[in-house]
Amino acid sequence: MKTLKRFIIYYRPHLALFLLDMGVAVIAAVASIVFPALTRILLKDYLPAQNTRMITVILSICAGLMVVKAVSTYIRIKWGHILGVRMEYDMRTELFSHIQKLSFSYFDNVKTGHIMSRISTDLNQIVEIAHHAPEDILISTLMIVGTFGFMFAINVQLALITLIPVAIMIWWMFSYGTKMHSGFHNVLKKIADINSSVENSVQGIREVKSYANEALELKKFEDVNHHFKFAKEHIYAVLAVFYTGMNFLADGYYLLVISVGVFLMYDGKLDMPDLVAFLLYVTFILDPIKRLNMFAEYFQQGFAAFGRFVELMDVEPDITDRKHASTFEPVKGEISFMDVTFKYQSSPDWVLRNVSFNVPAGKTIAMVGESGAGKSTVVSLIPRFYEPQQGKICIDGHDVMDLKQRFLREHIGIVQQNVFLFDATIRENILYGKPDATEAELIEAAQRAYIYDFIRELPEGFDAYVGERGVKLSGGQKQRISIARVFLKNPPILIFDEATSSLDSESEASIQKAMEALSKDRTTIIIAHRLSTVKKADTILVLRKGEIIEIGNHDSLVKQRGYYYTLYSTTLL
Ligand SMILES: Nc1ncnc2c1ncn2[C@@H]1O[C@H](COP(=O)(O)OP(=O)(O)OP(=O)(O)O)[C@@H](O)[C@H]1O
Repeated sequence: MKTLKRFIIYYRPHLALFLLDMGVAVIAAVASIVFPALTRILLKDYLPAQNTRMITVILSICAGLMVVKAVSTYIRIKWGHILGVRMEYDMRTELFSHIQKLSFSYFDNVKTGHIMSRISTDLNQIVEIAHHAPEDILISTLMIVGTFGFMFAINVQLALITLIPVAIMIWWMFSYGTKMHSGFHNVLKKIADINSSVENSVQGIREVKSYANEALELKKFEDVNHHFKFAKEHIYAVLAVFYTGMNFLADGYYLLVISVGVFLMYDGKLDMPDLVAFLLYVTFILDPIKRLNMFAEYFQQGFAAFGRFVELMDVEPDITDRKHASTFEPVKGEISFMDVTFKYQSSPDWVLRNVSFNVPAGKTIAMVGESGAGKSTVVSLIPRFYEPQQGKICIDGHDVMDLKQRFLREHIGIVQQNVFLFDATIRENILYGKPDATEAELIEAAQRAYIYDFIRELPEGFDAYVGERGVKLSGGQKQRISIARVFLKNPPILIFDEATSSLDSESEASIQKAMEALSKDRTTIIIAHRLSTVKKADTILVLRKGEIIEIGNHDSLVKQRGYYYTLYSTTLL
C-alpha cells in the first residue's frame, strides 16, 4: 500500500494529462455499453413494427458511437502512453540524482550492472503500468457495473447466474497475483546479474584476452544466462496456467449463458432479442475482465520494477551535511588528524588506529608504507569519502564533519594513481575541473601540466576523443590530463597518489615537473612510491598496519635506523 501511494505521487505533475486520459477512457466505455442496449431495442421494438425511420436513427447513433469510441481510443493510446513516458522520465532523473548522492560505502558493496539495470531496464516497465493501471481499473469497473446493470434490467435470474463465473474469474486473477509478482521480481534480478556480468567482462577485456580466458568468461556468463532463462521459463509456466484458466472460465461463461438462456426461453421467460443482447453483454463483460487479466500481468511486472526503484531510492547516503554545516574563507589548507581510528563497514578489522599528524598550510608530506598499510584510506577521510569512527580531522582548525561536503571537496584536488577519464574529448576532461574556464585558462592549465605540446600535435587538438576510460592515451598522458584538470580547479589542498607502474622516463620526468608545479603553495599529501618524491617532502609519515610508526624528514628517519630505514635500504621505495 505504501508503495502504491509512492507511485501515485508521480501522477501529480501530470494531472492534466491524467484527467484527459481518464475522461476519454470513460467516454469509450460508455459508448461500448450502450451498443447492445440499442441492438436489443432495435430487435425487440422497431424490427417487428418495421419502423424504418427509427431503425435508421438507431443505426446512425451506433455509427456515431463508433466514431466517438475511435477518437477517444486514439487520444487514450497516444496521450496515455505519453503520460507514462513522462512519469518514467521523472523517476529515472530522480533515481540518477539520488545515486549521485550515495556514499562511497554504498558503491563499495553493489555491482555497477545492478545499478544500470534499475535505471534502464526496470524503469522501462513503468510506462505501461502508469498509463494502463488507472485507466484499465476505471474502464473495467465501469463496464462490469454498467453491463450488469443492463443484464439485471433484461432478466434478473440469468444475470444472477452469470455473477458466478465472473466472481470465479476475479478470484483466479488475484490468487495468481503473488506468484506472478515474485516471478517477475526474480526475472528482473537475473537481468541485473546479466548486465553485471557483461559489464565486468567488457571492462576487464584486457585481462580476459591477456590471460586467454575467453572460455572461462563464457562459462561465467552461461551461468547467469542459465539462471535468467530458468527464471523466464518459470514465469511463462505460471502465465500459461493463469491464462489457460482464464480462457477456460470465459468459454464456460458463454456456455452457461446459452444453456440457461435456452431453458429460460423454453419457459417463456426470455425472448430471442433478450438472449442476443445478453450474449452481446457477455462479450462486453469479457473485455473488461480480459483487461483486468492483462492488468494483473503488467501490474505485477511494473510493480516489481517499481519496488526495486523504491528500494534504491530508500537507500540513505551514510554521509550527509550536518544541520548547521558551514563554510569558511579563506581556506589556507592546514590539515590535522587527531587520534583517528577507522574501519570500513564491510571489514571486521580496524584499518587505521589513533592516527595523528599535522600538515601546516602550503607544506608537502609524503606517506610511505607497505601495501595495505592504510595510506589511501588516510587520504580518503579528508574529503569525507568515509567518516572515522573515532577522532577528528580538521582543516584550518575546522572539523570536516561540520563543513558542507560541497565546500570541502571544492577545496581539495585529487590526482589518482588510476586516472579516470570520461569518454569525451580532452577539452571536456580538463574542463571538468572548471566547466566555465576560458580557452586561455584551458591552454595555461595544459601547459603547466606539461601536456600542451602533446595535445597541439594531435590533428583534433583539444577536441580529440580519449576513448572509454581514456584507453586511447598512455598512463602518463592520462595522469598529466588529470593534473591539468586540478590546475583549473585550483584547490588549496592537493592529494596525489603517485603511480607505481613504471612510466617511461620522459613521461615520469614530465609528471614530476607537473606535480612540483602543482603542489607549489598548496598543502600536499603524496602517497609516495618514489625515493625522489620522498626526499623532497617536508615531512614523511611512515605507516604500518594502520598506525603511524615514524614521522620526520628523510635524513632524520634514515638516522633513526627504524622501519623507514628498512624500506629505504631494501629499495622498497
Ligand atoms: N573500500 C574498502 N572496503 C573495505 N576494505 C577496504 C576498502 N579499501 C581498502 N580496504 C582495506 O583497508 C586496508 C588499507 O587499504 P589502503 O588501500 O588504505 O592501503 P594502502 O596503504 O593505500 O595500500 P596500497 O599501497 O596497496 O594502495 C586494506 O586491508 C584493504 O584491504
